[in-house]
Amino acid sequence: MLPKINPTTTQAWLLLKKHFDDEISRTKISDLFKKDTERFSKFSISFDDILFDFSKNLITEKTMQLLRSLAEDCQVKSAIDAMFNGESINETENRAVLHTALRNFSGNPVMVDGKDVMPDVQRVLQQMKSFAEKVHSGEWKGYTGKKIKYIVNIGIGGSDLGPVMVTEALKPYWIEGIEPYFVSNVDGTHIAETLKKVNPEETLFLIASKTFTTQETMTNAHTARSWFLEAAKNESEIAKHFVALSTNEKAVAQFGIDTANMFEFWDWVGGRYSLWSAIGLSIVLTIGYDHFEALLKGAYKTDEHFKTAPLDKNIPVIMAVLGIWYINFLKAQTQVILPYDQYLHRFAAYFQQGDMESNGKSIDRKGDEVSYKTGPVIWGEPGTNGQHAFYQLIHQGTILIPADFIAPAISHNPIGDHHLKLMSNFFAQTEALMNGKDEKTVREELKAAGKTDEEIKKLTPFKVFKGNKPTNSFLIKAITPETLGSLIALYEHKIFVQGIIWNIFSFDQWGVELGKQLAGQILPELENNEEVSAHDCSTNGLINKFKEMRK
Ligand SMILES: O=P(O)(O)OC[C@H]1O[C@@H](O)[C@@H](O)[C@@H](O)[C@@H]1O
Repeated sequence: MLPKINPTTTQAWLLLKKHFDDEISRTKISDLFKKDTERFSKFSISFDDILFDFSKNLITEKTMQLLRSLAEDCQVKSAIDAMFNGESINETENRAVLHTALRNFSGNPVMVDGKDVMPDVQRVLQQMKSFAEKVHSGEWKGYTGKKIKYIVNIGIGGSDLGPVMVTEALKPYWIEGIEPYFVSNVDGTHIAETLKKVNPEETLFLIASKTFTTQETMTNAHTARSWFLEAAKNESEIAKHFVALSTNEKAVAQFGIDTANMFEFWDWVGGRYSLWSAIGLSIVLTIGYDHFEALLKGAYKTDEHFKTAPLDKNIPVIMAVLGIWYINFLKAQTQVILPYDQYLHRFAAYFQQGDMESNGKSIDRKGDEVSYKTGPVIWGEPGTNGQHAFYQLIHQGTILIPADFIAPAISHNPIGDHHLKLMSNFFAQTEALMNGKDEKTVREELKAAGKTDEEIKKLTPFKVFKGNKPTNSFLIKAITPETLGSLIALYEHKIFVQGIIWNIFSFDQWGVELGKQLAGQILPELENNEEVSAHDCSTNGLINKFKEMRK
């Protein structure tokens, strides 16, 4: 059981409020650097090949002490133990939360309801490994005897975003002769455009769905099946081209996939935490099992760090409490993730689900409405593209946007001075966001540029940057399977800690159900020509106009 503590009733919360009002509201990050030349070493942590620098935050040592007290008051440590020990911490679904068991290399058992889950985890990993080897060697053949070239993962949400993000991030590790594709949207365009790029003889479809009931995935899977059978003619050939990644054996069999071709996972793996499970088969097929294992090992290292590091040296805990500091005490409503690595272009999109589906909640663990802000809006794009798009608002807008900057020291594509140029932007942005540019400097620059006094007066306000914008920097030696695994797990655990402190359940997602339910009711109304009148007049009006437009 998780603690059920309203964070606003803790001593630390009250002290943090007072600390913000009395001290921090008048503090500038740049002044803190001037006062303390040791600030970087105090507020940065090296963890294997990852350097986490959180010194450019609006924090003092006192802030960090109080934030640590908040984590203590909210019993974060015992919550971490409860998760790793397989307690049913996903109370509204009565399930354990054990994505950490999927990457547990300790050799120790992980018990769920009195049973060690590790033998099952290892069995499925072994199954993924030998299957991938057969596909890569050509031992696994399509119905005309050809080797598999195209992998099409059909899944949505957690059964799509992780594999997409990871395969993109690890493109330099792709196995030659394999091309992965991902179909998620029920919009027919997604599957239609994908099927144009592949052929039935050389394509393996992975039907990825924890529940195996998700409308989008089942619809796309049936379309893929029909497309395949048009060419292969014989249903007995399906076994060579369709496999299932699921927890629902019965539904897999009903779909017509031999359960021998099913890669199992379990209800204690949350969809948005499932890339480490059988849902990662598209990753294994794309980069090979050894690289997938390195990804798991990277995550395991983070798990060990998270379990054992004291709270004030614990990176996910620090990431979490900094987020809480901005959201609950400085009124931030969003968090931007900015990878300076083109291969990480889906990283922010991945954590939109990871974070927002986990912590976008307003009912606390007692079942009462919360009186404070919870999960922020997560977004982001790779640098430097974002700089030429939305950084304007981060620098000079009216809302506070804490930013995570992520970059590799070594590029997989060391062409000319591209990487140094990229990195000069990475370093420049966090500096600029912190320091800003004051009026005096702006005036001097304008004067040096030969502007008249009149022009200087007119232009100055627009060119001032207030600065004092908080950032974290993650400098990573290189984006490898292992460092990526570690990085993803850092963010996963950050989300967990925030959920604990906010006293919400981070591992259910009831908020996705209503739309599904209503769409289920509306679908039959779209299938006939009758005028619709059962809804509000906007929904009726839209549906009726839709029908009219299609006549
Ligand atoms: O993997 P399946 O069961 O198809 O679910 C796919 C996705 O469905 C959504 O409604 C959410 O609940 C996600 O958390 C989940 O990842």
